[in-house]
Amino acid sequence: MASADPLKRVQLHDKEFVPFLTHEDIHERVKQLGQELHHRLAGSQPTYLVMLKGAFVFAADLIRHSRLNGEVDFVRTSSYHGTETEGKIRMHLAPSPELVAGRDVVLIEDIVDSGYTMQAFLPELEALNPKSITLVTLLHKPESQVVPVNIDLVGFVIPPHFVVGYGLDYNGLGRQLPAIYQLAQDF
Ligand SMILES: O=P(O)(O)OC[C@H]1O[C@H](OP(=O)(O)OP(=O)(O)O)[C@H](O)[C@@H]1O
Ligand code: HPA
Repeated sequence: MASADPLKRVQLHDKEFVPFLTHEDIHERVKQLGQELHHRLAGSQPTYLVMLKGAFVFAADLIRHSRLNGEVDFVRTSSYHGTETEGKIRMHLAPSPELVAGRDVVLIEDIVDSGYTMQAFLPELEALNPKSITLVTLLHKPESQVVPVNIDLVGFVIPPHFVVGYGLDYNGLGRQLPAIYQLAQDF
């Protein structure tokens, strides 16, 4: 069982996580990101492309704060087993070509960590001929990044510790937590 109390530690499977970003911190920053998107894409009807599963919570809040009259589509890739990436990306659900071609695409990620997911996915998205791509990620771990990625908007630059909550999981658990927690044993 996971506790949702932002002041308490959380146990998920075999690992313990400690509070890192409160729901209030996240809410405030997501609101700012939404406003920034609104300014950047004023007058456009973008396609919000949500990277499942991790970005679904962030995307729901970001899209509402951006107040743009766009359409929503979903992509699903996976790479992580436990707290480690294999470096190999599997595509489970591809974007709808008609929602990408000629459109301003807002690609919504929960985290850029090694960069492997975006390195693999961005060329596939570009091949569908979008008018523009704006990559927004809630979290970025520059110290963990192995390959370069052009990110347009970042919510929080964070240290290289494994995190869960607000959509992010550890082996499937923790996505429902309203706050973000870091792996306790990383300290
Ligand atoms: O920069 P990277 O090291 O590639 O890591 C980032 C990716 O890893 C996570 O997805 P994951 O593959 O775990 O799937 P999930 O979103 O379904 O949890 C996360 O949601 C990002 O998409
Ligand atoms: O720190 C992380 N937590 C959860 N999922 C992730 N996918 C990449 N990095 C992470």
